[in-house]
Amino acid sequence: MRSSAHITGGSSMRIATMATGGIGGFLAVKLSKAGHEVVTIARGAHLEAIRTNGLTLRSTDGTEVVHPFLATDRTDEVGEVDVILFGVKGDGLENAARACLPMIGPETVVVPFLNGVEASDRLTEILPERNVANGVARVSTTISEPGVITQTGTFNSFIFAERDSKPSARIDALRTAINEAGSSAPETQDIVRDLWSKFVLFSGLSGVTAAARCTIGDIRTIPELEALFRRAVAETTSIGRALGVALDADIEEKVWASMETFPPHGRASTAIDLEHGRPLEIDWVSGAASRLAKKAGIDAPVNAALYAVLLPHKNGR
Ligand SMILES: NC(=O)C1=CN([C@@H]2O[C@H](COP(=O)(O)OP(=O)(O)OC[C@H]3O[C@@H](n4cnc5c(N)ncnc54)[C@H](OP(=O)(O)O)[C@@H]3O)[C@@H](O)[C@H]2O)C=CC1
Ligand SMILES: CC(C)(CO)C(=O)C(=O)O
Repeated sequence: MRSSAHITGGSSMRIATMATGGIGGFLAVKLSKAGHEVVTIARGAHLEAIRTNGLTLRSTDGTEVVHPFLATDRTDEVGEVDVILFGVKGDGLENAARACLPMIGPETVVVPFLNGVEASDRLTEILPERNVANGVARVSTTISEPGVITQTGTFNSFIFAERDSKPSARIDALRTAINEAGSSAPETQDIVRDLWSKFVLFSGLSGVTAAARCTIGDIRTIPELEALFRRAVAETTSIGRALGVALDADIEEKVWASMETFPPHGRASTAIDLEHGRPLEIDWVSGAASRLAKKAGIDAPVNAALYAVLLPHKNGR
């Protein structure tokens, strides 16, 4: 096992997925297939299934199975890696970040893909700032059974950059790896704007589909739900602007237009988690919008109300 890491663009990289759920599992399959040395961090029945049967990705393109270089819950046996693809649910960030420490060398880059706008800052509370990047995922994937990741829809793009959005060799190398693996990692000039652009959409989508137990189709066709969604989106846009984020002038129209690109039966992961009695990421979405509104000195009553009605279900059943 290699113990030091050097990124050379276009060559094989040593990549860990912390952890190997919808996001990490999808990328682990793609990057393993492309010849990278992928270490999948997982636990419980999911880890056992990956060890026994490999990691499976089911999508509209068919089924792909890979046997990762190493599948483990022991990050202290991994050694240093070039990249950590960081995808856990919001409440698990701190524990998972601490578990990353033994895999981090001077040049390792940790790329978070959590929903919300605070993951990168939270990581810097635990990991050295020079090792932390920032990122946003546009994909729809889930662990459908232990060892199996299922992708719904065909869109998949992963936008990431250094925290200050400046170009770097390690980010370029990862972008090349993901693009060559058949996924998509477009360049960005402003990762904070990208994060907030998704957050503006997601605050409406997550809050409304979960609180109203409804689908995207319902938001598109029931005027009262459309109005609620648009008010959440408008509030989050104002919060971002008040905090200095350079959101596009027509972001609200773009967000509404993007609702057409989702299948009508679609819902945010928050609504699906609610239905299954799983913990909700609301502290990092509607809750974050309300919290950041206070910081920005503006009112966000719709996000606050969406957060409040979901709070009793926050810890799942
Ligand atoms: N999946 C998607 O399509 C998208 C997801 N996102 C965001 O990305 C983030 C990750 O989502 P997703 O990948 O779907 O989440 P998942 O719940 O599918 O995967 C997270 C995995 O991490 C495991 N895990 C958490 N902490 C640890 C740990 N310390 N050690 C080992 N394993 C650990 C969990 O295990 P266990 O179940 O045992 O807790 C679970 O298997 C979320 O913020 C989500 O909102 C954003 C865009 C799209
Ligand atoms: C809306 C979607 C699928 C977009 O990537 C998402 O992020 C989620 O539901 O968690």
